[in-house]
Amino acid sequence: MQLRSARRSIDKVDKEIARLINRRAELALEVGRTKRKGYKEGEGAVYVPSREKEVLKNVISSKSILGEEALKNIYTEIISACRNLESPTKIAFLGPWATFTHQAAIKNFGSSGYFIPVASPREVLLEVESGRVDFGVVPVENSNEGSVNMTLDMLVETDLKICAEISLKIEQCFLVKDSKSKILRIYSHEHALAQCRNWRLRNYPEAEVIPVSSTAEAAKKVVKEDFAAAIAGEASAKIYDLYILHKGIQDSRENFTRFFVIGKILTKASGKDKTSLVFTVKDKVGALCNILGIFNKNDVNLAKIESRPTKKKAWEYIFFVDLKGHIEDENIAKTLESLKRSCVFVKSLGSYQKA
Ligand SMILES: C=C(O[C@@H]1C=C(C(=O)O)C=C[C@H]1O)C(=O)O
Repeated sequence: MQLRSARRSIDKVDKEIARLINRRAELALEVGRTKRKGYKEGEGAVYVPSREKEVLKNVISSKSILGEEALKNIYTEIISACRNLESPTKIAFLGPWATFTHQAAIKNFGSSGYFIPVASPREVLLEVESGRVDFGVVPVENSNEGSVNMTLDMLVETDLKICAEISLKIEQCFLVKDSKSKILRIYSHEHALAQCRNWRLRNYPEAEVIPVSSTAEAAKKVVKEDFAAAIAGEASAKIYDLYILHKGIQDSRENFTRFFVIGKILTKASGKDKTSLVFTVKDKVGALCNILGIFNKNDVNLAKIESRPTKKKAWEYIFFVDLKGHIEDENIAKTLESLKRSCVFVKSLGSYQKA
């Protein structure tokens, strides 16, 4: 095929795609109007994570030479624009711009909507609780460094629900203003500093290490200071116009962070769900063992268990568990009922489709 005629064919296909996207947007608007009529109890939310996952699955099932990832990216943006047409979604995230949480938020919601950077996971959840935003995105756990304690504590304190889980591969970079300058100080979030500890000790053993509230905040510091470097993502280099001196400096190749989308809606079962619960047990011999027996008896698969101090009484702990299944599944619902009888305190943090 000649170049000219191939390009003409592309022009024709593009017009057809734009026409179909417009048709899709009209249908989304119609869905939006139905939702506003309060279709059925609990079905009025604009953002429906389970439906969006279903749409993506449907699209990916049609084979494309572009590959799954590219198709997913394109479609995430189409869904994002359609959702925004129904009603613009307000999303708070651990900022500033270009944090890994910001990237996770875009991976989940696409780039349409209002993204509002705030200074801590605590503030993200408070924004959602107050209704100033519809959803919040917070980091919850890194595959090498473990949990983000402030997120876990806030999930216990508020009555908000986990609506979706996002997993992001984390690649840390060493960002500087001037590639020739010596480095006296290294800024980053404590998790990022820990992920690159060995690399830093090998390469900059003398530099002072300064923890700050996020990787992007570290990048902002470097813009203003001389002899400083930040450990942050590539996105921070782009936004704050810094030079990437080294890339992929995390000590472990396998470096993933899980994030939660937090809101006030309950997510429907998809068949591939997880449920997060918190509970405290009575202070007596075999109490935890008894609780674990409840999971076992109901055939519930425990994906994770972790404890945190209750902060109410010394040496008293609250347990966080992730279960495989949805709160509406019979065995999970039964488990929750039994836990209520045996625990001092128990609460569901939400069911969501596995990332
Ligand atoms: C159109 C809808 O609203 C939103 C947009 C969706 C889409 O564009 O496919 C899917 C789910 C919702 O988050 C819907 O609920 O079906």
